Amino acid sequence: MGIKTIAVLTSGGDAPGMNAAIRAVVLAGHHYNLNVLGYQHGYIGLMEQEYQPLTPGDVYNIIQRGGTLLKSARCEPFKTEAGAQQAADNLQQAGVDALIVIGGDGSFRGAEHLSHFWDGQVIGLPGTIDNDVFGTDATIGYYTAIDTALENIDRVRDTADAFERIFLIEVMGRHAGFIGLSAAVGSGAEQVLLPELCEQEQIDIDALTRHIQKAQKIRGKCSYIVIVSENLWPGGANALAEDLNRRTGIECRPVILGHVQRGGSPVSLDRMLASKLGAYAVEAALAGKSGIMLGEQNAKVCEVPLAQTWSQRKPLDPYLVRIQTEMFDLLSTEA
Ligand SMILES: Nc1ncnc2c1ncn2[C@@H]1O[C@H](COP(=O)(O)OP(=O)(O)OP(=O)(O)O)[C@@H](O)[C@H]1O
Ligand SMILES: O=P(O)(O)OC[C@H]1O[C@](O)(CO)[C@@H](O)[C@@H]1O
Repeated sequence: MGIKTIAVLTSGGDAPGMNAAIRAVVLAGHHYNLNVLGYQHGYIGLMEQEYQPLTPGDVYNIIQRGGTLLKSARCEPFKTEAGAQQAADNLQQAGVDALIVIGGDGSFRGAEHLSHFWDGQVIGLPGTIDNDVFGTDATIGYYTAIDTALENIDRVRDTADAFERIFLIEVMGRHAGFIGLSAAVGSGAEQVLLPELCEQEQIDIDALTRHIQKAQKIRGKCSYIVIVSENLWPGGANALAEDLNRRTGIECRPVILGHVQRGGSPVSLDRMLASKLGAYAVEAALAGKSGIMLGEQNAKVCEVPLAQTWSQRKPLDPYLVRIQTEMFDLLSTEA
């Protein structure tokens, strides 16, 4: 017996391109004569039976919009057995055959948790700016977040250069350095501090000091930009700037890019990825698939068991790391 009703939700940190993914699910669902329901506020919507039917008219003119039409949320109660059971009962009552979850690795843990209480099909689409989901080259929202970070870092560079100042620019990524590494390579930053490159995810403030001092010795007074991932220093970039000043006399200005990285119109790569994966999710549901995330590897859509997406750590591109920290780090070769 074929499926009749699919549902879609967005969960965890919103990411540019989530709307494009919702649109793709709705349009593909319409193409295949399926009922499409949109649950609001992530797993809260499942627990509170907060949904609406979605038709092509509902997703008109949203492909270019940041945020998510369906709203997003983090939902602690859903992690309990009672929470997931409630969600399962609600899905059953609404006649949902397949649920498409657009979110990050936490949301996929949630999807797997739900599948222990609900017989329907569960399919994940990677939507997070952090790009920290194993099994896909990129997540929906990541490319836009890099561009947003770069646009802002370039602006900081202008003033840093004019005043020959040091800046610490904190970028998002939770515990992953994908945004940080791309932002550093793309902006020509002098230094990058990422969880993957720091021993026990701790910044070596002495090594940072030595690097800055070496730059000043070689170049004299100059602009110097450090890209630092969030969660690497207690108190973040503000505290790191203060500590650096107190311990070494080095003066630097902190800039926290924060949630600006989550907003804005999705760039073309995010729109393409979202459109492709959203449509594919509907076809995968029609083909009876479940317990998978759809991602993209080498420009091809791929299917990854949900549990792999969080149980394996996605590595940074080692070549990007090497060019940033060795080849492009003139200080590492200059005397
Ligand atoms: N271990 C888990 N078991 C059940 N549900 C979970 C689990 N982890 C996360 N969830 C659910 O998924 C929601 C979103 O997870 P989380 O806050 O980690 O964001 P995410 O999906 O990883 O996205 P992002 O990293 O972009 O913020 C949680 O609020 C919770 O409802
Ligand atoms: O908006 P919130 O709930 O504070 O979450 C912030 C986190 O969400 C993300 O923006 C996306 O996962 C992370 O980069 C960041 O650590």
